[in-house]
Amino acid sequence: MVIKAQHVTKIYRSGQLRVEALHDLSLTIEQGEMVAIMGPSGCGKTTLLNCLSGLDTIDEGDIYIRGQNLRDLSERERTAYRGQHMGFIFQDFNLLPVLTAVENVELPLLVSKMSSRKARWRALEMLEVVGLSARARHRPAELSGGQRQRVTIARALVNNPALVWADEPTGNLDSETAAEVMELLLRLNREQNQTFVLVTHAETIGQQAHRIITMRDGKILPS
Ligand SMILES: Nc1ncnc2c1ncn2[C@@H]1O[C@H](COP(=O)(O)OP(=O)(O)OP(=O)(O)O)[C@@H](O)[C@H]1O
Repeated sequence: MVIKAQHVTKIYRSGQLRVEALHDLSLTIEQGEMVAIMGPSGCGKTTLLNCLSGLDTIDEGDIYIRGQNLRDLSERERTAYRGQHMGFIFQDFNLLPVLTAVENVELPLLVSKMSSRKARWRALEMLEVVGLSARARHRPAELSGGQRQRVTIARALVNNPALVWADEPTGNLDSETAAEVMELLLRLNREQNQTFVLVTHAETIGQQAHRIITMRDGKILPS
């Protein structure tokens, strides 16, 4: 298995306030799976994704990613691990407005010290995979919402990560564009055997995943 969480508890504290966002939660996700995390607002979906990916730390329990206990990594090591093995897709796109599509996509490769020629070649290849070659030199403001999300997907996958995390990847899109983006994610998952974990409110999106994990009040409901 690629992801294993055991008895995970996550508590947010600010002053006197204390919110237990994840409560004694355990799960496993296999290599190549596409899993949708669903549940009502505030049940802990984003918190779970942030903890599983090592973006945030946990209070109790253990999370193993490909056998590595995240607890044993320093924050710096976790950041490096994410850069090498993980891709992130968020709903607000997070694209840099001053850069063109291809420049946005190649950025993670330049950060990981790939030569600029190789990075450009790989970024263009990835834009082709998501069907956006014709828009490579457009800036985000010159693209539609669906096209921007495709650039985000290309950027998340450009370094061929084993694991892809997506928080509401279709959240800002109309239903037709959302279906297209989901189709693209399913194709990439199938063709490259990458593991996808996505948080979504949309039933039609979640039902296309291999498995739905339903959360309530920081716990997973039995399936
Ligand atoms: N930084 C924080 N500080 C304190 N409480 C937080 C923080 N982030 C989230 N919470 C609380 O933790 C709980 C889980 O939040 P989370 O964002 O994981 O829910 P969610 O299921 O993703 O919700 P939504 O579907 O609305 O995005 C909520 O009760 C929320 O108010």
